[in-house]
Amino acid sequence: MNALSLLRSQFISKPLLFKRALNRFSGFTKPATSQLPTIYALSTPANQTSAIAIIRVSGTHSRYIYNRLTNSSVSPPIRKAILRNIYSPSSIGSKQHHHQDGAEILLDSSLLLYFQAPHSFTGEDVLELHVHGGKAVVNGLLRAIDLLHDRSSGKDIRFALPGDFSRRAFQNGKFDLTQLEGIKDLIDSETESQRRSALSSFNGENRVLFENWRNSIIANMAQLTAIIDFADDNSQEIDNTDMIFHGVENSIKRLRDEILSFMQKVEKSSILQDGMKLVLLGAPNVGKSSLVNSLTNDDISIVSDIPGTTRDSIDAMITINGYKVIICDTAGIRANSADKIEILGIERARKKSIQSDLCLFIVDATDFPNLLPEDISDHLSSHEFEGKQVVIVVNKSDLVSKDEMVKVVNKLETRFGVSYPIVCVSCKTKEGIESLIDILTRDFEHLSQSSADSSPIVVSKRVTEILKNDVFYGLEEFLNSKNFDNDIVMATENLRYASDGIAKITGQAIGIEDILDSVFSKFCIGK
Ligand SMILES: Nc1nc2c(ncn2[C@@H]2O[C@H](COP(=O)(O)OP(=O)(O)OP(=O)(O)O)[C@@H](O)[C@H]2O)c(=O)[nH]1
Repeated sequence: MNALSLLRSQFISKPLLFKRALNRFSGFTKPATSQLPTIYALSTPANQTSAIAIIRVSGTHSRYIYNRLTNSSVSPPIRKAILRNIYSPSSIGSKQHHHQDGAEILLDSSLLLYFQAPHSFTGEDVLELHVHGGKAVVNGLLRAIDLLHDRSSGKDIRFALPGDFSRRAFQNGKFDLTQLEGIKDLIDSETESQRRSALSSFNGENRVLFENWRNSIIANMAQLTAIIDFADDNSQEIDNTDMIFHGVENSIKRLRDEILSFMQKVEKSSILQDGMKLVLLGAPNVGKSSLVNSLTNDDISIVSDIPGTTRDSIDAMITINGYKVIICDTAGIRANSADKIEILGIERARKKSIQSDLCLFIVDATDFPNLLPEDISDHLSSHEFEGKQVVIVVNKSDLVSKDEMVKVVNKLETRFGVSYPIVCVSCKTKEGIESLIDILTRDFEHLSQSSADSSPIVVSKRVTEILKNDVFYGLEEFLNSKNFDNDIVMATENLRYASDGIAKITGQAIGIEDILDSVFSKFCIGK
């Protein structure tokens, strides 16, 4: 086998294998998982009473389960909701499920949905039972399905493990790993921005991008391997070897830059998952805690008119216009406090403000002309604070006239120039709070590089690590081996490393059972 065909067999065949799995259903025979047990689980939250609970069944025996539970022998209609009485299976030995006269027990009257392979989430036959959400109903149904397990007659039916349904979908080529991780993120998302970013993974945008990267690496490897081939074969000479080297080098450089900017965007977007760190700074009694309450409509902070009520930092997770925000209400900064606990709190406030993504600097309009205590001015102009995103909030607008407010704003503009936006609010009347939320939203978009037109990119920690340690590393190593024309085989190895990394990300790589275990164990049961 020459080097090119070896390369083909090692690299080009893997995506094809995967594509084949994806296309398997065009001339559909059986799902790849048809020999595995049929699985079932409650897909809605367990141990809770609800109007409806959904039990999902997936696998070869789904139809059998349908027939036994509905006490019928006809096939279920496909993708059509039907109402059926559900019985505890009659011929199974457990007496407790039958009346003494042997008649089966009616468990519920439920809406049923049947999906035939391959047109289901898992790629297998799937039965969904939309039952009444009482604990006894759900437990009765689960037990009834469990009773149908009978290995001696080949009816292998078991309760699903965490992520089992998604794993089947992966094994049947319905989704790649990045899409399934996207689904998990979608389920876990708490805010609108997290939901949007999860959707982009789920829709397969990342999958297409990763596949393109991998194809590009493989195409470059093929070019280098062609040179190895010709070098082996003395009868043939390649005149344009240099040109090929150059072409490959430029192409890998472009790819490396693209991956780098992708990784940078991922890092920026990760703030959506973690939450923006928003710190409130200001002298005692200016209304910091009141502002937290205005933004959250919640009494998280203690509001009182004794200066210094907030003696330490309080962190709270809130949502502002669809963004997750960790808001930190700090002790008012003042230089000459004698209270030891308060001094500690003040020091922590300084530190927190330096580590924050965004600071709200709150002043009390009624404090004019002494709006800026010296120590706060010093803090804002300190070296540590350089480049920090700040919004100045002038509070208590309800207590001053319009003319007085103009004076306040002028004074602040004279001190800070146009570097920080200034917004006037009243936590009492809520005037100006909407404008403040608009300003914050723009800052959040900027911080996460997300906006209505450009979705943030969120990938799992697993993907981030492989991108950095395998893909980017492999490409860098390739480019660093300056004289790779002296040892093309070694240089090509680095590209193979990068390409294998992408295969691990999407799940195309061979021998990645441990990766699959780790990915799917993070899913919930019933997913
Ligand atoms: N009239 C008016 N009063 C306000 C407004 N915002 C806050 N206050 C009042 O100002 C006082 C101090 O408010 P806080 O929110 O506790 O101030 P703080 O900055 O958190 O105070 P410290 O905990 O001392 O740092 C309270 O009596 C509030 O009711 C406002 O917009 N208008």
